[in-house]
Amino acid sequence: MLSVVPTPVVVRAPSKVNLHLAVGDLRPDGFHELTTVFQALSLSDELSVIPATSLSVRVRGDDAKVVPTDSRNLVWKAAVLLGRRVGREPSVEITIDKGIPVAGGMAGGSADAAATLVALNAMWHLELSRDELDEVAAELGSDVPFSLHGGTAVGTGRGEKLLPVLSRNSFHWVLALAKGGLQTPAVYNELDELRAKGSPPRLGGTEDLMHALTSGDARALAPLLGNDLQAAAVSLMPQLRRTLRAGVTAGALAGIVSGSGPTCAFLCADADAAVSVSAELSGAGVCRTVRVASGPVPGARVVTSESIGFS
Ligand SMILES: C[C@@](CO)(OP(=O)(O)O)[C@H](O)COP(=O)(O)OP(=O)(O)OC[C@H]1O[C@@H](n2ccc(N)nc2=O)[C@H](O)[C@@H]1O
Ligand SMILES: Nc1ncnc2c1ncn2[C@@H]1O[C@H](COP(=O)(O)OP(=O)(O)O)[C@@H](O)[C@H]1O
Repeated sequence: MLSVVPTPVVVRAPSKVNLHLAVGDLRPDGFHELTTVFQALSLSDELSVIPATSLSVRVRGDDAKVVPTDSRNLVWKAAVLLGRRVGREPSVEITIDKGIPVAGGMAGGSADAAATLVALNAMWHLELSRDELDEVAAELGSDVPFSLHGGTAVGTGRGEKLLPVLSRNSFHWVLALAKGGLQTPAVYNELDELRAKGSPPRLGGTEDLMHALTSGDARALAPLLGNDLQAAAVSLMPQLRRTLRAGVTAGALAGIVSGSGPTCAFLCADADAAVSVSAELSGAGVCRTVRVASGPVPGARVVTSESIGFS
């Protein structure tokens, strides 16, 4: 007898770096008004989703131990929220293969949430529009809409309102992953405290950065990278100063804390330079491990989905 066993819907979702992260004041709703330029990077997570009798989450990879597998996981929240919206029980088994550092400022949880929306949209044949998926994504977290879209985009509001940016060529990055993570709310709080005590310089506009992206010239882009949260991340983890210096000494064009950190992202002149910077940085003893990545890459997307018949 032939029984059809559905194979998983597999979705890949990118990490991100904020090329520019200008943080405005704290809003009454507890979020900060942002102007940010996101770039999606090839360092990614992969999600496999199969139908099941109840909702469950498994996590694999180096950082798996520190990721919750219950209702605290963003993929759990995403499945429940989408299920509620379309009137379905989210009875699926979700396996996350973690390539993105956890609590690293690279939107790993957001990537997984976006991947869940894409996977369930496909598995349940929902055919939800971009706008509908965006609405659910924004409810899950400020970075989730960007994880859906990928590429290079300006984010405003709390980061969830996106406009695509024209970007030529691939940029080559080396990522220095830290020992331990930083919690995003703690880093925003630290910035508020630093600002209350003094006035750390605030980032300016993005006009020159947009020109550098259009030209596709890494050397033009390098001096324009900026992150208002960097001072706060360094204040909470002072050893990041050494990491940032070491990347530039190793030959990167510029280094920046990624989002709320503590991952440091180094822009390199080309792919060969990235390999050489990563080798030198690995030996410098200033981080847990090093990864090479490029961007921009697309947002969360299905990479395989098919059914196999077994007799
Ligand atoms: C800092 C950034 C930069 O892209 O990314 P990460 O470094 O965390 O990846 C984002 O703003 C993080 O976005 P995300 O991680 O989705 O945050 P959310 O779940 O929406 O919010 C978590 C908490 O972060 C703070 N938060 C977040 C966004 C924002 N515009 N202002 C804030 O103050 C709030 O304290 C909020 O309660
Ligand atoms: N799918 C997930 N992957 C990683 N972390 C998750 C996930 N779901 C929930 N979390 C929780 O969210 C926190 C922030 O994780 P992450 O999204 O990786 O970092 P960041 O906000 O710095 O980009 C983690 O400390 C973890 O407890």
